Amino acid sequence: MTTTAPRPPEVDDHDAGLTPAQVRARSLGLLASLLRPVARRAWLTALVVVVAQLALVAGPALVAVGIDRGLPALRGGDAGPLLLVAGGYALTALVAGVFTAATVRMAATVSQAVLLDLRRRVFRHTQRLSLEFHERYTSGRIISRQTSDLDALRELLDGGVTTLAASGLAMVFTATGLVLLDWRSGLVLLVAVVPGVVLTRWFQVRSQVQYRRSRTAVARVIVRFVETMTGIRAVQAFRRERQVAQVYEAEAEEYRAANAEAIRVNGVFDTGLVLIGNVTVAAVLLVGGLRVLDGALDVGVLVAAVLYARRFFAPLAQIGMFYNSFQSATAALEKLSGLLAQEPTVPDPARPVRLREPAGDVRFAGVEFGYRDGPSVLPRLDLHVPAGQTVALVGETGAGKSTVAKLLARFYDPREGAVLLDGVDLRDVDPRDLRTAMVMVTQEAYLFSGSVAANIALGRPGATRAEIEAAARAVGVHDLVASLPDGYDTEVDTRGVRLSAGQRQLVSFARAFLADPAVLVLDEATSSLDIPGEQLVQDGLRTLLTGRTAVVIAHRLSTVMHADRVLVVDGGRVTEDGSPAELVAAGDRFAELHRQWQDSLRSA
Ligand SMILES: Nc1ncnc2c1ncn2[C@@H]1O[C@H](COP(=O)(O)OP(=O)(O)OP(=O)(O)O)[C@@H](O)[C@H]1O
Repeated sequence: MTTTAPRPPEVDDHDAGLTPAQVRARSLGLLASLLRPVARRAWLTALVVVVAQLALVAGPALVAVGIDRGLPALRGGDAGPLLLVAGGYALTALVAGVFTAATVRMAATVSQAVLLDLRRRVFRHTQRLSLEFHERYTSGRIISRQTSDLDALRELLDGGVTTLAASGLAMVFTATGLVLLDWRSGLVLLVAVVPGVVLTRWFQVRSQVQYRRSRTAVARVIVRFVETMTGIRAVQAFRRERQVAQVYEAEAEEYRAANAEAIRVNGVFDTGLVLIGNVTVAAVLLVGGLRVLDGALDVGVLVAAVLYARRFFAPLAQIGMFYNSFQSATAALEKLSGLLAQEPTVPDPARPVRLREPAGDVRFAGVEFGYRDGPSVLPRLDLHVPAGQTVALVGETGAGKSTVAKLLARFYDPREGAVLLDGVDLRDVDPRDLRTAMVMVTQEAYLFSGSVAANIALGRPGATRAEIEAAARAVGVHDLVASLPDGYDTEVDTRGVRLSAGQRQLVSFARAFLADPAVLVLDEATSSLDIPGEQLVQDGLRTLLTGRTAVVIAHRLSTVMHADRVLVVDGGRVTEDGSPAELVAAGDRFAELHRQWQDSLRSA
């Protein structure tokens, strides 16, 4: 649990070395690939937006015709033209209404399809990425990708894009309408555009600053929350609640302040726009009114000009409102495209070799390995484990035992040399065969929400209830499961039964037993006490290891003593290699460890 501030989330480390243009190109590429399947519907939506805006812009022009042509005709006793214009106005209003409603519906359909596609892609891709990525990318960041980033895109796609397009079109059409109707009034509008542009530019710059500040603040709040709650045991164990709460509150306060400032900037922008809009209306009215007096302008045209001028600035406020959505969606797209551009560091083989019936012969041939660009953790490892042998890895903390296990399970690939299964480089083994041939059981014995049976069946999807029970019996967990409220159907998530660490370990043994791999890699739980209550786990473990190649990171003396062979690892090298009895007799590091172990057991 750290209390230092996390890095600003704007810069994702996978963007390092890329120019902004490259990042943008990557985002646009993602957007294009998302829109491709819905391209027809998207174009249709665009067309509908254009028609709706054209219908809207026709209104004031029809008013002008009504006043200037319809009214005089009516005075002359002919109601026809006015009725025609009124009918036309009603029709355009109807078309505008129907098409605007259609826009909302169509945009929602397109955006939901795009989001579903993206959500799926992000999940599948993140899941496919190698362990190396997951050990580096914090859970808070992963959560942000699936929640706030997708939300930011949803907000924009669900209405923002069409509103932006509609607003832009409305301004262009309104200005065009005004110029066509009366270019002098158009000129007045053009003058008013200048302060409008200046104000909009000011708003863009200011709101961008505030927006970034607010995004950084909210990301900190989320990361802090996730980090604290993930590490809640440490927080409570060390009584850090008050301190962590203070840090959190300071970050939440910064988020509030950033939002308050953003709202203030928005307020200034909106007020400014209303002011400019009203002054423009007054100017158009004044200039036009004088010309009406001179007889140079028809009253109807003046009314239409005033209506156009009034309408012109309203869309700017909308654009301003969605500018932030647009920004956050752009940032979200950059981060999502960055995530999707990550390649698994453990790629699938180009020409996979099938290993349908693996024997379980394992070899490390001149393996050199370190994490990422870091120092060498395994300088050069040569090791042969014949099929069926149980090997216990022992050594001090940080010696490299887990690293050997992770290379064997192909969570990582060596920098040099190769790890071979039945003589085939793991990099070439068909992933389907590798996953059935090799199973890694980790210390944490993770159980997914669902029934006990489903958790065991993870080892072999499609296993029958009888097979699941047989596996549970084999590792000695059947009686325990049978005694649970709903037996094998007992839910093991937070709403259901909480299993103890040892019980979870047994369930994970049953899972591995059912999978029946040729090679088992096992990180034994760190408890080193061989107390009687652990006997069950010990027996289960022994059954699990029988009849297959097994590499165990051993923490219990009994496990080590039952192994066929013990490897003492020190600084990434194997310093002792032999049967437990041989190593005890040799009187080196293992013999020392063995003596300490026995002492601790005696005093326990
Ligand atoms: N994901 C990682 N990224 C970078 N370095 C790592 C990573 N995991 C382990 N290391 C480093 O590799 C070295 C060997 O670690 P490893 O986890 O293999 O040791 P170990 O023998 O299994 O220790 P323990 O018994 O404490 O689990 C250590 O120096 C550790 O700091």
